[in-house]
Amino acid sequence: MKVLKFGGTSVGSAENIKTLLRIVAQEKLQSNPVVVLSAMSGVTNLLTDMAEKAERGEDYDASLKEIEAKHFAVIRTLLPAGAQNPVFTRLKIFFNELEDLLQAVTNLRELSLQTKDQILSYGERCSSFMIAHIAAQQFPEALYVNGAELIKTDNNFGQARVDTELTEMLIKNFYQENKSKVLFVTGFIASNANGRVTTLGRGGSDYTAAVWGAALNAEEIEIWTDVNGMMTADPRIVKKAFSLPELSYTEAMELSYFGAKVIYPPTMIPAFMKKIPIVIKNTFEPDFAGTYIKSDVKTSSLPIKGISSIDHISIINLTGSGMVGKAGFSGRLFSLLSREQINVVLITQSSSEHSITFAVKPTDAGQAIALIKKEFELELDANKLALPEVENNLAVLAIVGENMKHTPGMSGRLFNALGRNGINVRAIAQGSSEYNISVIIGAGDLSKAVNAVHDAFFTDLKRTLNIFCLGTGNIGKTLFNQLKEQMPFLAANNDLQVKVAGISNTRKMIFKAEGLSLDEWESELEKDGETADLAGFVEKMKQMNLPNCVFVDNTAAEAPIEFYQGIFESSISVVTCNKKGNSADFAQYKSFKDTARKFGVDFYYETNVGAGLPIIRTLRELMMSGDKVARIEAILSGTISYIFNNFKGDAGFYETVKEAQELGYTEPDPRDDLNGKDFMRKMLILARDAGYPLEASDVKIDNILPEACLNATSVEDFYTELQKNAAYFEDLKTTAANDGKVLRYIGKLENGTVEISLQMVDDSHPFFMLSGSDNIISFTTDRYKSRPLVVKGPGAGAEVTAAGVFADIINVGSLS
Ligand SMILES: NC(=O)C1=CN([C@@H]2O[C@H](COP(=O)(O)OP(=O)(O)OC[C@H]3O[C@@H](n4cnc5c(N)ncnc54)[C@H](O)[C@@H]3O)[C@@H](O)[C@H]2O)C=CC1
Ligand SMILES: N[C@@H](CC=O)C(=O)O
Ligand code: NA
Repeated sequence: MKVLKFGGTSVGSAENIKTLLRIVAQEKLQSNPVVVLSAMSGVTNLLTDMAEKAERGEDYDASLKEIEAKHFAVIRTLLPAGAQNPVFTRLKIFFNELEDLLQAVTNLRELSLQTKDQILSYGERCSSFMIAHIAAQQFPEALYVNGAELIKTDNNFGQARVDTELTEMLIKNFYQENKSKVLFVTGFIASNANGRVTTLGRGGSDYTAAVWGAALNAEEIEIWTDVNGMMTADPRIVKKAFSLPELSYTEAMELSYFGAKVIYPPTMIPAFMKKIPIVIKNTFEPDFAGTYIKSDVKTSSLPIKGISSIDHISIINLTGSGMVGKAGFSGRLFSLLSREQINVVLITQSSSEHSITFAVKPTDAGQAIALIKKEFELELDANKLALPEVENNLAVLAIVGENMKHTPGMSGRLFNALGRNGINVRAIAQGSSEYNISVIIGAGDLSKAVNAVHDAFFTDLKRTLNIFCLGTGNIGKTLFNQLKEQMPFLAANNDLQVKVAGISNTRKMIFKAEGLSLDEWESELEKDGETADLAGFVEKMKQMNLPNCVFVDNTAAEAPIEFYQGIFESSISVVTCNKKGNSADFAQYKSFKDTARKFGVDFYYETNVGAGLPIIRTLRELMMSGDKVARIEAILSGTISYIFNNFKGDAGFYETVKEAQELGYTEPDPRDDLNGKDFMRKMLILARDAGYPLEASDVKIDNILPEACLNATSVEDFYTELQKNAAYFEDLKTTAANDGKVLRYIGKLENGTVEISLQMVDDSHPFFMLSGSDNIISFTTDRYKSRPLVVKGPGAGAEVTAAGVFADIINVGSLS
């Protein structure tokens, strides 16, 4: 035999009640269940509201009408006209009684807890009476049971404690006499020794179900609600949260205690004592298995079962010498709080015993402080205790699971996820049971924290990166196309999800925490975007406080650079193809690196040199493994490489440069390529990464342009000058060709100095054979001494560059 309990939503409308009855009918095929019912959704709140209004002498008629209408609509929909009358009559009697009570409260302007329980009881009585009669249309053995008469409690109105022995006896006897019936029992309500109605407090209907289940030794207790069981985290916060198939009682208690609202822990105790499984099921998806809560759970591969959270909490810090070595101090403190019904959510004490921190609900904080001041007056006066301090706007995040026990690294994983996301931990507690590690953090960080921790523990799920992209030009646009094409693959491989949470160019910017559409971003930016404002973009990115956040700079602008520092300090990683950041002052370059390291975030800029070719990472790996760079020789301008590879035969210089620009090899301003500045930046970045603290002015550059081209004040002018100086370039070409040589613009780093020179090389030179926009780099190092390590391939172009940016993005956080 099973006990089935249906919550407020499940009995909240005619449609839902029909679903409920289908579930009961299905169960009846096995054996007659006991069905415990809540009040229709919203009714308990209305009753409370009415009672309070009556106490203040205010009019409550509208609410009474609303409750009536709610029930009567169901009766009219689900009962044939001929069967409606008895139900209407009984409910009307209920409502008359209720009105009398409210009138009495109005007259006396007094609402005792006892009266309030009496008033609230009508919620469950109405719903259960009505549903039992609707059920009787399908199965005549349906019987309405006023459960208040069978659950006996003390006089603690509002939160009465059950007399288990007496209650079990009454329930057993009643059940024996009515075994052939399907019982529809009011949840939540009970009665004291004098027969006065009491209520069982929060989660009261679940408690009723557990009491009945325990009394009758039910096979299981099913709690039918409107969600798919208990989940790994609050699904409103974590979109990827999933339902847990199984939990132990302890895990369920820990998870529910910290916020999972599906069941209220104390209600499980009667079931727990008798090892009766509790199943959380979804009325609206009855075929979904739901969550089994029982004592003998199978071993699970999940490192933790879930993350629970409380979004509003205050902490109180007590410090002072008065508590050092004083055995009774915390005893006094916490019995004081418990005596005054202040619920302490979490406690930590440093091993020096010099301070105790504990968390309470914000509404209790003021009272707790007042109580402490009174109780410890002497200690405070003698300065053995400092005045207690309260901190508000905090939240608790807890990871829960029995697997944590004996598994090293769990807290490491938790704190790493928090640390990487810049979440400051205010206090920590781990029960020695090791079922739960709780941290207190700022309330504003909660959503980010829960998502980041969920990603860190449930690694089988897709990790989410939230990217904010600056620049929608050649590279930015191509990156979005690649992301769009690659998303299905990443999703199928179940390892990564990249959400574009913000986009800006010089004109407009747009944000969307759930991720912008990679199909529609361009029109959305155009249509819904606000006026671009770089500082505003960065600020909004910080404010959105998303987990695993990456700032992607796909511009060629100076302006974004000044924000990098603050972005790192906000624990946000940076990926960029913009070389301007790393090639400005050395001090700034160093500061970026140091800050990123200090805040545990990544700074990736592979495309600063050789576009997508693995040059920066090759050098980084050489350096990290202790190698030393003796010499670098390289061709790192894709544009100039393309020009020299194609400026032959009849081809003109000007036309070839134009082609390079059209192919997307040049900088937005092609003068930067031709005047060697772009190449200089790359050599400088390489030199710095190789350990040389150089400045731009330290790089010697051979100029390949005539003076007039160098002095051009606009791109247009520049092209005009190129055309005017055609003879100069023709001369270069023929001189080289006559000697059987090719033109090469080659950078060299040796002995800490960098130079870039125009050379004419013959086929004995390793850089002779290049084509297209090829880059080539050879590293001569301690380990690659006699034969250098060489990387070669296309070093410019939108596809290869965007691919390099893409690779950097997906590498963010991948080592954690
Ligand atoms: N083309 C290539 O082969 C390679 C390019 N790169 C780098 O890629 C970067 C981008 O190049 P392209 O896409 O060709 O440039 P682009 O001129 O096509 O696009 C630049 C984008 O940045 C935006 N932008 C500029 N300043 C901004 C600001 N202050 N705030 C917001 N948005 C701003 C512009 O609106 C535009 O959308 C450059 O830094 C370049 O050095 C790096 C490696 C290879
Ligand atoms: N404009 C650059 C592109 C890569 O950084 C080049 O031509 O190499
Ligand atoms: Na590269």
